[in-house]
Amino acid sequence: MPSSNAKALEKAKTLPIDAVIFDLEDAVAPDAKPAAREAAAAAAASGEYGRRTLTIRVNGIGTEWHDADLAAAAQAGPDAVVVPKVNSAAEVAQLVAGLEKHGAPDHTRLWAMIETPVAILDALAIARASERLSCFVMGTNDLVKELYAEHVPGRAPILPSLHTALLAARAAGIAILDGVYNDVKDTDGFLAECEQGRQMGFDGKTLIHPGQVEGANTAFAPSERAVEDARGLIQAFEDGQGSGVVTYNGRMVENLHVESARRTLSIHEAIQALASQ
Ligand SMILES: CC(C)(COP(=O)(O)OP(=O)(O)OC[C@H]1O[C@@H](n2cnc3c(N)ncnc32)[C@H](O)[C@@H]1OP(=O)(O)O)[C@@H](O)C(=O)NCCC(=O)NCCSC(=O)C[C@H](O)C(=O)O
Ligand SMILES: [Mg+2]
Repeated sequence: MPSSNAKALEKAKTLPIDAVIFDLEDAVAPDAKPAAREAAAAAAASGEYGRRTLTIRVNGIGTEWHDADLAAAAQAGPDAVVVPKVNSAAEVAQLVAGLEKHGAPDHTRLWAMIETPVAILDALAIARASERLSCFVMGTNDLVKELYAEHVPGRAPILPSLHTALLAARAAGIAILDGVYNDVKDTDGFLAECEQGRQMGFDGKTLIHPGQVEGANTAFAPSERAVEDARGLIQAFEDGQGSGVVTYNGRMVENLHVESARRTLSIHEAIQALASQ
């Protein structure tokens, strides 16, 4: 959300979201940036957002606001600092050095936005560049712009880029969040894109409006059917008593399927635990 929007900063305290990105970049007009920087730092340090992961998106390397943003974000000590248009492993090293120079606490991670052709082509090196880097965030608007592509249902023009970033994130063992859906009134299009993102393997989706929260939560949470299926599959494997392969509902089940089922259950249990707080 734009850190210049006081109503949005307030609203986020009430929304069932996992994380907040206090934006200083594209959603904030140039003359509003200094006040937005102060508001983001104050919000991140306020202790008023409960269990939500708090992050600040600074302006990119090379912009006139970047140094002041990075210093303020490091000092506020959010869960992560999100940096747009990260283009290389060397930039990750520069960002980590900057966070440390400005006294960022150890818990403050770096999230890199992957949104340029060079970042896609160097995604694995970027993902592996630092222990502080814990998440990729896809910037699908910038990617479409840089590729001279178009936003179309199904996202065929950017699927190779999304898959490349996913491969890099998984190879490096970091999280990866899908990009935003711009049309806040197009519920069907948004839900289809959430479904696609989950099927591809994204850990979640970045959102731009409160109206998108419920749909994303539903799409990325394991369905009742998926939970039941995971439990049944694990049970069938255990009943096989050491046999390497069994069948469940006519499907072959090996240990790797059990691992996937356990992952589904652990996500479900984490969501249940949050809901009961
Ligand atoms: C898209 C919007 C400009 C729409 O704004 P608006 O028409 O004012 O929305 P509503 O009137 O429907 O708002 C209803 C209430 O919800 C609050 N609200 C709106 N947006 C947010 C939000 N993002 N977070 C929290 N709360 C929000 C309003 O204040 C209203 O509250 P109330 O009156 O109390 O009921 C607007 O939604 C918006 O600015 N969205 C965020 C835009 C943004 O952050 N952009 C940057 C990130 S996306 C990006 O950068 C892309 C990436 O880099 C890439 O390359 O792809
Ligand atoms: Mg962008």
